[in-house]
This record gives sequence, structure tokens and C-alpha cells, in this order.
Amino acid sequence: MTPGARVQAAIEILDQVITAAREGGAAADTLAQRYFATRRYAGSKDRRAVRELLYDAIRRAGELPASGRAAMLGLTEDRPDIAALFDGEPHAPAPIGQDETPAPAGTAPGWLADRLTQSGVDAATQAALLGRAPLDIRVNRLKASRDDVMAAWPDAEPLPHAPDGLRLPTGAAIENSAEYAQGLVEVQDHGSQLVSLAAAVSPGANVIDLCAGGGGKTLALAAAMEDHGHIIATDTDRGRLQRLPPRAGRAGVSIVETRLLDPGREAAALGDVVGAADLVLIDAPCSGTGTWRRNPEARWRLTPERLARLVALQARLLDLGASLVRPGGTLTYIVCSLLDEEGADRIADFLSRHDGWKAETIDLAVGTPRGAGLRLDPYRDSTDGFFVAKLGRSC
Ligand SMILES: C[S@@+](CC[C@H](N)C(=O)[O-])C[C@H]1O[C@@H](n2cnc3c(N)ncnc32)[C@H](O)[C@@H]1O
Repeated sequence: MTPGARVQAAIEILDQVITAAREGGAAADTLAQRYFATRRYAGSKDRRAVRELLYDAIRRAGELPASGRAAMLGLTEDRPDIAALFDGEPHAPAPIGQDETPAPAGTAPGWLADRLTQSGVDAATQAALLGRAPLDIRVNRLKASRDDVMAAWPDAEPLPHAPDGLRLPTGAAIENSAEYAQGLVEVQDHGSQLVSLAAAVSPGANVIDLCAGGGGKTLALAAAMEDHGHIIATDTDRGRLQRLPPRAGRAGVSIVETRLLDPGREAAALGDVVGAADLVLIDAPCSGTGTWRRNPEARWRLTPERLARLVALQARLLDLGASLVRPGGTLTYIVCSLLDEEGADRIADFLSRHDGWKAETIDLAVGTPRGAGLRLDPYRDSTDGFFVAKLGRSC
């Protein structure tokens, strides 16, 4: 592909990303994959270049752009080399007209940028939220040590506060490696590893991972438990939960039982474990403002109404999770968001409504205290953005 054709391809994918953001369609990454699936002439260098243009244009536009072309024109304001490729050559974008309006630069839609600012997220952190995510892995201590994996991946750097964490050079093909196939490593962000550690689980514990999804944190807990004890991993999404047993098998984890929950009737599948868990982990569904490094278009999809629905669900899941904790047990609440209404405010609201609960100290050497919990962010902690709180039930 010519450089101009790559720009035009990125514009066409951007159009699809914009439509998907309006209509609740697929993520940018999926749309890019589908685009290339029908364009076999695009080689690996072309694909990489188009993806870079696509994501640079998405990152730059805070508000949902009017069109893919407007988004790319926005990028040309920082990159005159791209402007020069709007030359009308075959497959390249048409020359830039004088009356065309580029998408303005910004962090997020105005209402959302305001809420981040109100949540104490400074400009440097907002910018870092739109940086490029590094490639982090967690060594599965059930099968290998960090030194074993570093011997096979000499470019890997230990993550200072996550004892099993390594950072690999971007683009390292870890998912095609023998270490991955044999369950020695999991791809897991530094922050996800740290918030799993915040739960401070011990071998032998009875754990309920209420929003387990595909089990990223379930497997981190199981490794910390040395595969002793029991974890009930639940979720309302059958597809995600179905991915957990094979992953657990690969990781050598035998203590996980999965239970599918019925949305709105979650408690029905948990009647036998009310008041029984040593630890309940709630990795709650959230706006994902902390994961924009991976899905920058997610900020175009969020609306105040959707956020309000998530907040109500988080409050409900906290109440449900609390009912499952035994006297003297703990509940760890996590969101990959830096908005107070999903983090510190949810915990303050919970504590105001539940006697016999108190916030406990989190034993992590990183993070910034926020309300009764701790916040991790890409600027200070080199993680995705997270809020985590640990609550103890009195005996
Ligand atoms: C942040 S994700 C969990 C990620 C997962 N813990 C991990 O580490 O890979 C939130 C999960 O909550 C699930 N969820 C949404 N509504 C739920 C509900 N009412 N009860 C339980 N899980 C729910 C979603 O399907 C999603 O998998």
C-alpha cells in the first residue's frame, strides 16, 4: 500500500469506529481486524502502519468526531507529513478543502473530562490515560519463577512492586510462545496484578470472585493461594465465564468452580454460600476510564446515563458481595476507573449504609490514597487506572 492508501484505510476504519461508538457496535480493534480480513493485499507493515494512524487519530480527538476524515484531519494538525498525503492520488484521500473542519484535540467528551477533573485526575494523568499501554505479564508461580521466564525472555524487566510481574518490549510475541502455551505466564496489566495482591488472600481461603469474567484475577488469586482452598468464580456473561476453565487448566489451577449468574437474580445461585466467604472480590463492571490506553474509543461510547446505570449496578453488587462474607472476612472492591462516583464514592456510600464494616489498610507500596481506598494510575504508577478498596466485616 502507498502511504496515502494507508491514510485512506485508517479513515475508512475510523468511520466504522465512529458508527460503532454511536450504535454500540464492535471495538476498534475488532473493526480493524475485520477490515483487513477482506483486504489480503495489505501486508503486515501496512496493517501496523494503518493501526498506528487509526489509534493516533482516536487518541487525539476528545469528542466523537463527525467523520473518519475529520478525525484524520485533526491528526494532520500535529503531523504535517500526513497532511501532505491528502493528494488525491489513486487510493489516497482527496486534497484538503478550505472549508473542512478537523476534529478538535481533547482528552474526552467535555462532561467526562469535567468528571475526571472533579475526581482529582490532573492533566498529566489524563494525558497518560491516552498513552500507549506496555505489555505486562504475570508469571504463574504454580509453574515457574520469574527467573525461569527471564531466562527465556532476556529483554523482560521485573515490575518493581508486583513480585510475579514482568514488562516485555512492545510487540513481543508472548502469546505465541511455549511459556504461554504451557501456562507459565498470563498477559496481565501491572495494575491488575497489584489490585489482585491488594486482596491479600492466603492459601486455604474460601473465595468468591463475583465478577470473574474470563478469570484474569481469579487465576492471580489461585496462584497466590498456591492452588489450595476454593474459589467460586461467577459472572453473568456466559461467553466470558466459559473461557475460565480452559485457562485454569492451562495454568494448573484446580480450585476454581464457575457459576453463571442470572442478571438481576444473582443471589439465586449463591444461596448456599451466604455469609461463608473469607474473601469476596468484586472486580465490578465499570466505565473503564482507566483502560483508555487499550481502548481509547471507549470514551466516545460512555454517556452520563450509561455511567449512572453502572454506578447503580456497582452499589447493588457491593450489597450482594457483602452478604456473602463471613464475620471477620473481607471484601475487595475494584474498578478500572478513576471516577470517584465508581470508586471512593461507592465505598463511602456502602459504609454509610452498612454497620459492622470498616475500610482496611491496603498493603501495597504504590498508589495514591483516595477516600477509603487507593488509586493506581498510568502517570504515577505505570499501570492502567484502578481504584481498589478493602473492607473488613466485624466478627
Ligand atoms: C471488569 S470485568 C471483570 C474482569 C475479570 N475480573 C478479570 O480480571 O479478567 C467485569 C465483569 O462483570 C461482569 N458483570 C456484569 N454484570 C454483572 C452482574 N450483575 N453480576 C456479576 N457479574 C457481572 C461482566 O460480565 C464482566 O465480566
